[in-house]
Formats: sequence, C-alpha cells, structure tokens
Amino acid sequence: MLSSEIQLRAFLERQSQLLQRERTAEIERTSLLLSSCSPKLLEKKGLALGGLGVVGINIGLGGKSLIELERPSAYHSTQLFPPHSFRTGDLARIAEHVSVSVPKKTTAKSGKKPTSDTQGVEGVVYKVLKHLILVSDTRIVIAVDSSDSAEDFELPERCRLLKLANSVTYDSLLIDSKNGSHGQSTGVLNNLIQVLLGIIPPSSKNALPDLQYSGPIPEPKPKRGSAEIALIHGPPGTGKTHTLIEIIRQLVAQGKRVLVCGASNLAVDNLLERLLPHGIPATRLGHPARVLSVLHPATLDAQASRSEESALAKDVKKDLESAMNSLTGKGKGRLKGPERRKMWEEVKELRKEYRKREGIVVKTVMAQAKVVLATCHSAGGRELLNARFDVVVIDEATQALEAVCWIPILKANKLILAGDPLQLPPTIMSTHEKTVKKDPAPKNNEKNHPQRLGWNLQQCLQGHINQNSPTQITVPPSNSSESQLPNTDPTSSSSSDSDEPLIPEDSELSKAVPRKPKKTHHSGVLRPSRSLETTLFDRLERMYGLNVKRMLTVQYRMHARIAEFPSNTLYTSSLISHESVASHLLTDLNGVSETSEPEAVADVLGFPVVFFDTSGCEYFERLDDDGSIGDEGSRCNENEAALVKTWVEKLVQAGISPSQIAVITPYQAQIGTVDGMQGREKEAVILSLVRSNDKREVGFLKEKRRLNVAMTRPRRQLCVVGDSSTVSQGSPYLKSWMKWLETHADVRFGEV
Ligand SMILES: Nc1ncnc2c1ncn2[C@@H]1O[C@H](COP(=O)(O)OP(=O)(O)OP(=O)(O)O)[C@@H](O)[C@H]1O
Repeated sequence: MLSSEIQLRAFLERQSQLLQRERTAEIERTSLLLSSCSPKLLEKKGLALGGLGVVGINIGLGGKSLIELERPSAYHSTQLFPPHSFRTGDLARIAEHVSVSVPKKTTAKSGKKPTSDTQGVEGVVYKVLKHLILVSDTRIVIAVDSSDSAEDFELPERCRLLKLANSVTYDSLLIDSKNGSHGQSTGVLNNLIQVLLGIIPPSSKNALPDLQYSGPIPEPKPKRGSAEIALIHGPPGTGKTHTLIEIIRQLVAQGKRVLVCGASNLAVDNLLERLLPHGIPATRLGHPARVLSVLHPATLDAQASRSEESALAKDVKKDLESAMNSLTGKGKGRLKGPERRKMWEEVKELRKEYRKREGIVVKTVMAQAKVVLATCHSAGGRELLNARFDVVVIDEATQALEAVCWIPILKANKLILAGDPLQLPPTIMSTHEKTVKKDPAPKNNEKNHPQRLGWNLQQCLQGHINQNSPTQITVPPSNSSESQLPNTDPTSSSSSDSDEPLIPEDSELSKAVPRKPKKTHHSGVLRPSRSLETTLFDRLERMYGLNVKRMLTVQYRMHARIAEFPSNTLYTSSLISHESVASHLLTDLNGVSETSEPEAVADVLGFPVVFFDTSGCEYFERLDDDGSIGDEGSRCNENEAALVKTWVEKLVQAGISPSQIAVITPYQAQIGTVDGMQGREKEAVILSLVRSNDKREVGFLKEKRRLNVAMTRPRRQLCVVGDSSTVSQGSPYLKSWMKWLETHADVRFGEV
C-alpha cells in the first residue's frame, strides 16, 4: 500500500514542526552567546572586532554591497587586528561599537542605550585582507545582500563586527505562504515528487548510464523502463563521488542538463575539482567567499565578469559605488538629512538598473551552462528562478536535511543521491528533541492549514491535498506507475527521457550488488520522521530498498590495514580493498624511495598505521576557554600538537610533500576538524585525539560516524596520536579501536 493523504499530511506537518524547533534552538544558542558574554569577552574569544571604521563600499554580483572595514588610527595604536575567528563565508553583523570598558547597558559618553546587538546590518564575510609586510589582518570585507526595497542602512561611524550563527538557513526553509516562496511554480507534481512522497511507486527499472570510467562515452542502450530516483550507497573510498562524476559526464554527453548539489560548500567544491579535468563546462553558484580560491574561475561571478555583456553593467556599477560611498562612507563626505534621503532614492534606482543589466549577463551565462553546481541551499537562489534540469545529483546526501534537498529536487525530473549513513550526519542543534515517542496523524483542523505547514514542498502540494476533506485526494493503486494526479509541469520531459535508465543492470555498480532483494519489507509508505537526523537518503532506502539502491563495496583509497577496523566494525567486514591500493605505502609514492634516507624509509614511511600512545605521559588536554559560558569550549592538547608537528617534519624530511599530508582532530582549537575533511583524502593523515584527562571524558570522540570519517581519509598512512587509557574508557567502540591499534599498528610511546 502506498501513502494516503493522511500520511502525507502527517509527514509534512512533522517536518515543519522539526524545522521550527531547529530554528528556535539555533537562534537561542546565538542569542545566548551574544547576550551572556561581555563585549570584552566576545572580543577575547575572537567572536567580535571592535572600533572599526568603514573604508569604502563596492558593489558585487547581485547588487551586493561589499563593505570594507578597518581599525582607524584615531582609535587604535595599531591597524593590525587582534586574533579573531572571522573567516570568509561566516555570517556577521555590523553593529554600533560598544566600549569594552563599561557595562553593556549604557554607552560611555552619552549614557543613552546603545544599539542592541540584534540591530545593525547583517552579511557574509567576503574576505579578510592582510598587511603586505606584517602578514597580519588589517581589513575585512562584509557582503550585504540589500534588495532595492531595503531600508536605508546607516552604518555607525564606529562599528563593531559580531560573528553570527547560521540561523538564516531555517528562515528560508520555513516559508510563510503569505510572504512568498522559493520562486517554484506551485502545483507541479511530476513523477519524481510523487515517487519521493510514496504517491506512486518507483518505476521498476533501475537507474544510471553505463559506467566505463573515463573511457569513451558508450552508445545509448535501447530504451527501457523509466527511473525517477537512484541511491548510490557506499562505505568510505568506494567511489561514490567518482561514480557521480562519471554519471554527470555521460549525462552531459547525452545532451542532458544537470544540477549538481552537495550538502556543504566543501562537497560542491570537491565535485567541481573533479569535474573540471574532464573539460565539462560547469558553472558554480554561491558566494565566491565560500568557494575554494582555485575554483574561482568556474564561479558565476567570474564567468559573468568575463562575458561580453558584462560591460553593460559596469558603468552603472561605478555610479552605484560612488553613491553608496557618499551615503555610508566615512568622515565629512557623509551625507545627512534631505540630501541623504535623495541620494538613497538614487541608489535604489541605480541598483534596480544594475540588477536589470546584470540579470541579462547572468541569464546569458546560465543559458550556456550544461552543468550547474551549488549547495542544495543556494540552488534556491535568484539565479535558478524557474530553471529546469533533466537530472539533479546530490553528493554527501546523508549529511543534508531532507527539507534542504527539496530545494533542488523541485527543479528536476530525476534524482540521484550518493551517501553513506555511517559518515557525518546533518548538524542538528535541537538535540533534546531528537526522539519523539509517537506521531499521531494530525487531525483535520486548523493545525493543518498550509500557512502553518510552511515548508517549501507545501507550496508544491497546494491544490493536490484538499485542506478540508482528506478523502478528496486520489491516491493511485500501488501497482500503478501513473498517477491520477495531474502532472501540471509544463517543462516535464518525462515523455521524452523517462525511458533512460539511471543505473544500468549490467554496470559495474550493479555487479557489486546481490540482485536478490533482502527479506526486509519495503512498504513504500511515507512515515513522519522521528528527527531531522532522518535524511531523505535514509527514508528512501527504507521505503524502497534495493529497488532504487546500488551498493558499492570495493574501496579504491586505503591500504587494506587502514580499511580493516572500519570494515570489521561498521560494515560487517564487507569492505573489499581493491588490489591497486591494498598494499600501497608512502614508500611507493613517485620518487620518494630514491630521495629518502633508508633509515627514514624504514622508520617513518614503511607503516600503514602508526599509533603514538601518550598514556602515562601526562599530556593533559586544556579547555580553550575561560569557562564563562559553561563547559562548551573547544579543547586543545599542546603536547600532542608538538608530537604531531614532529611527525609532520619527519614525513616532509623523508620526501612527502606537505600538500599530501593532513592533520585532523575532532576539536577546532587543535587544528582542522574532521568535518572539513568529509569527502576528501590525503596520502598521509595524522589524527590527533586531544582528549587526555583523569575523568576519562572523551566528548566528540564518542561519535562513531565522525570517527569513521576521520580514520578513512588516508590513502597510505594513518598516524593516530592519543591517550589510550582515557580514550578506551569512552565507549566499547573506542575500547575496541584502542585494542585493535595496539595489536595492528606500529605502536610508539609518547616521544617520537
Ligand atoms: N572505479 C574506480 N577506479 C579507480 N579509482 C577509483 C574508482 N572509484 C574511486 N576511485 C578512487 O578512489 C578514491 C575514493 O573515491 P571517492 O572519493 O569517489 O569515494 P567516496 O565513496 O566518495 O569516498 P568518501 O565517502 O570516503 O568520501 C579516489 O581517489 C578515487 O579517484
């Protein structure tokens, strides 16, 4: 039996409720931090920069105001910024400066109430500029997305920059239907959407073009049944991303238009980095500040400014910048009173004109793009308004909230998801709400009104779910592949391309999978999610199982010894190491053995797994915090860091290039975190566990999925640095890992 209208309602209501909770939790967290810390403490923590002045304003793509801030010499003895944590892509607010030496409620001079921390102008850190000689930060640029209807934003002469949490994400997912939508046309309910909601079953045939990796594109096979969705499920290193790249290459060769998404900017950059060598014309959407700099030439910004049409917009841009500077610029040139109002009107007109001209440029670039890349979230941006794609591909789909996945899904006719539920899950704040006992189907009352449901999918279902009578929707019988609901999608190409398989039965992918479905019963019924941690990938796997899924089991990354522990403990020993990697070592890297001292080769490079056990060394961790906001601060362990540094130096001396090495930990205060490495790999990875204490506390290390990502990033060597006696007390899983390391790694104690 497939989903009934009541089940649909229950599902949507539950998603909406979970998103609301999440948004509240995120906002509470940010305001708690901002309100409970004094300005001085926020600056000390690197979460605020005080006493800043506006240097100037430029205009970026989309009419964004790029506000440049510095420390004016009038207020500071040095222009160099103190240590801070602002990085490109962070959300930030420019507020009025508050003196750090007085209590928060009053300002020093006037005694009048200061601008609240929730007032001011919000934007994204566009870039942080360094002093050329001192190589220290001296300026910061904030991109503010001001619409032409926006109020005049008056920047204070003396500003304070505050780092914000990412709560805006939920604002754009939870849409009040009174106030608009993502710009999706309502009423579109194509076969893909119906399958995802369990209104019709997936078509019986599976799923992807033939995959002869990187070879010539195969001839299209005779047409078979339609396939709306495909899941690529695989443990670390099994080539999920690699497979997606090949699929995209083949889809493009067939003349298809593809939207390629990831849960994070990193996931999208990872895909783009791997697509470019194939010469596939791709356009990366999103804030350039959030895109890796080597990939900037592929961004929409860069492609737009290179296009012939861009000259049209440049003149208006110049006028707009000069007008903005006289409004919000510094010093005496700053306009006041009626003159200011007049100039602001002019700015609005200029911005409108600039948008119009820029719109033409963007449209031209987008029309040429066969492959568009964006985070799921930014696929809802202006650039893709009303855009349609043949296929949407989402990598790292097990790290994305279901609601976020729907943003690109509503623009396509087919969907391919890749992921691994045993790697990083979506980040959720409202943890105390994670489990809910039972979700009663909502009754037919005002609770179900669409304005309350608010979720973007709700826009789509208007007209298909009758608000007053649950009996008026017609759910087709389960053996029917055609919905009785009208397909109102005018651009739907289902009649022309629905015959294309998404995963062919004779591909390498399908050979890796037993063809007989497991006994598990996949009902195809939509059930409300227990928490936001249930991803679309999990839900579809549960609903349709092997009918839509392909499992990858051969890994092409790690030495077999590195893969052994995760395989045995998380993947029922089913992870097979391909012979091309099963015994590869750092010594086999090009040129390394010839240039290295034989001693270094023997001592440093010759082991796939090394374990520095600091147990008994008293290398105690430290809380990177003064304890003012509870016990939430990040941890660091300086002695461990020194050990890591020595090992890195030994690797480099032995001939390994620094770009082939990554140092990762679960804690930001120590160095780059595990989360930043999902989807990536390095020849040598050093994993610093940080935790070492008398209380046997292990914090983040308990999270199996995070640890799984961490230990599966290396190709040829994993070096673990940690205190086995603290760590092994953390959980049975950690205990077995420590035991495994003691038996199978090259164990060294304390000092290098
Ligand atoms: N079929 C293949 N033949 C040769 N090399 C492959 C193949 N599939 C993947 N690889 C290589 O194996 C490594 C891992 O692949 P990829 O990053 O695509 O895996 P993944 O499943 O996305 O990994 P993870 O989930 O751990 O991020 C890469 O270096 C990739 O080039």
